[in-house]
Amino acid sequence: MRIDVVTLFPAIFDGYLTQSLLHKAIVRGLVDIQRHDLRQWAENVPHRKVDDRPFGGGPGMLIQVEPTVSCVREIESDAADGAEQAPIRRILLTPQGKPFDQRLAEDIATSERIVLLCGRYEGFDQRVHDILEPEEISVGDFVLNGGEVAAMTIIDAVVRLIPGVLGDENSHRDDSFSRGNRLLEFPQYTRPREFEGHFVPEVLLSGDHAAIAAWRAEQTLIRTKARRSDLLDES
Ligand SMILES: CC(C)N1CCN(Cc2ccc(Cn3ccc4ccc(-c5n[nH]c(N)c5C#N)cc43)cc2)CC1
Repeated sequence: MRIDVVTLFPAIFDGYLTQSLLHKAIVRGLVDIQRHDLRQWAENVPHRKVDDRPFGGGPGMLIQVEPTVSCVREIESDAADGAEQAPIRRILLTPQGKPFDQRLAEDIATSERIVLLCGRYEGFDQRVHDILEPEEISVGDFVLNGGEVAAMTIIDAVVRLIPGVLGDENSHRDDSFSRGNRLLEFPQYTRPREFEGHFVPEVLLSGDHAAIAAWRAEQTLIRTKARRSDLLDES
């Protein structure tokens, strides 16, 4: 999978792309993530200005259509060098987008190429939406300052679903929210067996796999009912 990220702040991704699971996936060639600084497509080089005030008045600034469309077209053309180009999934992060969830992550994970458009300020000129016709996604009903953290959220949720990225091929299948699994996970424990008077449930030390499975199923229902009873309505 190749992911191209269009952003005004590529450095925001520095730590994220060099750590842990994602870094290993990149090193192993399971995913290729390229960042593109939108300011490199600014017309006025010295100032590299890519934003301007909204026509009609109103607060804040908008990212201009010209550098954005030029940037995306250049990104997408570099794959067209004669080779059969996989369809490119353009995603624009916005508070107005459709809600991102595990089902959408699983769908996006089937894509060969993804372009993530990270806005800032008040967002993009409407013609970016009209011309590029990106899929508009929101990572939640709260307000961020830009699309970068949202993009990292999508990258994180999608890349872990790529075959080979997680150690155990099927480990994500038991995750909460994974396909078909609409319940929260049971409590988990590891060593030590006791800490500050808090003990590991005896059943987990029993070696009785049937009893352990029954306890975990019960705990899943208890936890889901307490925290996300809405998921039980869907199940
Ligand atoms: C009238 C006037 C006072 N209102 C002013 C606030 N406007 C809403 C507004 C608010 C903040 C931002 C900042 N921002 C810029 C690009 C960008 C991309 C994603 C997100 C984002 N936020 N929350 C999510 N789940 C997101 C996702 N995915 C936020 C972004 C952009 C836009 C609505 C208009």
